[in-house]
Amino acid sequence: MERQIALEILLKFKQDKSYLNLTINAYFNRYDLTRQQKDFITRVVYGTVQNMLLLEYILKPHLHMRVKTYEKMLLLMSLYQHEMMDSIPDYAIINETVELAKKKKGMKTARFIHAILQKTFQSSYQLDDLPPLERISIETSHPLWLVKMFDKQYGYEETKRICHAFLEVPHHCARVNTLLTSKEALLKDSKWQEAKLSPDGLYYSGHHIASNEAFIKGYVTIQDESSQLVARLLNPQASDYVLDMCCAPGSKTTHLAMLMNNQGSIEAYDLYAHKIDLVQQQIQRLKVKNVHTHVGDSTLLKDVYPSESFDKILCDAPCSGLGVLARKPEIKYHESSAMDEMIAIQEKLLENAYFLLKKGGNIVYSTCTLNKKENEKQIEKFMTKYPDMKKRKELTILPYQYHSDGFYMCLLEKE
Ligand SMILES: C[S@@+](CC[C@H](N)C(=O)[O-])C[C@H]1O[C@@H](n2cnc3c(N)ncnc32)[C@H](O)[C@@H]1O
Repeated sequence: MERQIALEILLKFKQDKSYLNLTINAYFNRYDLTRQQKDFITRVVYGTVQNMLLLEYILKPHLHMRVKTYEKMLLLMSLYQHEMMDSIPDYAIINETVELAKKKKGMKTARFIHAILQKTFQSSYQLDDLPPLERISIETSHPLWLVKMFDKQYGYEETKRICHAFLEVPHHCARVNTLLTSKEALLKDSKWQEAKLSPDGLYYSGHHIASNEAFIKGYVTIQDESSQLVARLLNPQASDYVLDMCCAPGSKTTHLAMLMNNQGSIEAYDLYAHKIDLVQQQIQRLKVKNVHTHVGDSTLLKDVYPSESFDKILCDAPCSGLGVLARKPEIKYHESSAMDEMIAIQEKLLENAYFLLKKGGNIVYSTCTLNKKENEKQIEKFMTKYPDMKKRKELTILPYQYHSDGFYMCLLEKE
């Protein structure tokens, strides 16, 4: 049952380029599964996607013909279990996989799958002869264009560290909601430990933060540590009028509200109504009271508010997401061409932010990507266009530094 579901999710990922967490949740809601089955499915799906290029590389010498997506994904998924899940004996992987193939595709396919798996499991592979960047690409399963881009922007050693870090499991991290409790109170439960990077962060050593009582009561919210630095960088005050241009699902909006102690006022925008619903859910759970949410396009806000309306503006822009590949490995297989579209949107958002910011006010521009064209270069362009915008602080967090998401953030001030 669990292998069948894992395979269906992988096929959906391959066909629709869908987000893994959404597809997994949809399947978990549809079937009555035990915790153990859910964990197995999650591990196999994420592991297979995370390591897909390496698995394809291992499989390639044993596949002498083109195979359909069904067979390919079934082979890759089984190979993942063989390579990276020591607790499952090979005979169990082969038996279960062959049964699955027999049920769905018949004896011929089952025999084919059996033969390929046996050959592959018995042979070894090596990466030593690959040129350096290709080696990183295969070893860490990042497309070569991406490895080349990181190499150009960060250099070889840093690229190696970044790509390897994306294979590791990041901290389960939450942010305390000081509107309802304190970090000290939460730390009395040994499942919570103080985070290293964010002053509001807590690591969780239990299984699922969302099923912990502290989450249900609104005492914490799930938020990566790097992302928790963004609202603090903007440093909103209780008397401020704040604009949050891209707010869903609301992690930073609710953090801003918390830092303002539910005072002042925040106008929070997102392009999509269904995403604003998520922000509303967070607002209610965390008992936030100073946020007005709006469905709207923040590249057009110049026409909504008079110039110089806001004291502080957060522009947590849509981006290529190339800092969060440990949590969302599917992103690394997206087309690189989508990045250019993002860059144009980011530019428009910043222009609107400039227009709406009071003199002496601050903008924080942030992204969860490590692509410098969306980060440092974007800000350089912005400052060239608007020379009264001064950079006060700029920070890039790389994923290997704190086992957190890769993030960029920049604090700017209008003179
Ligand atoms: C990086 S996410 C924001 C994350 C959010 N700040 C948080 O901390 O939870 C970027 C968001 O921008 C939204 N977005 C994209 N284009 C937009 C636009 N033109 N105007 C407003 N929101 C937009 C997306 O729907 C997405 O929810």
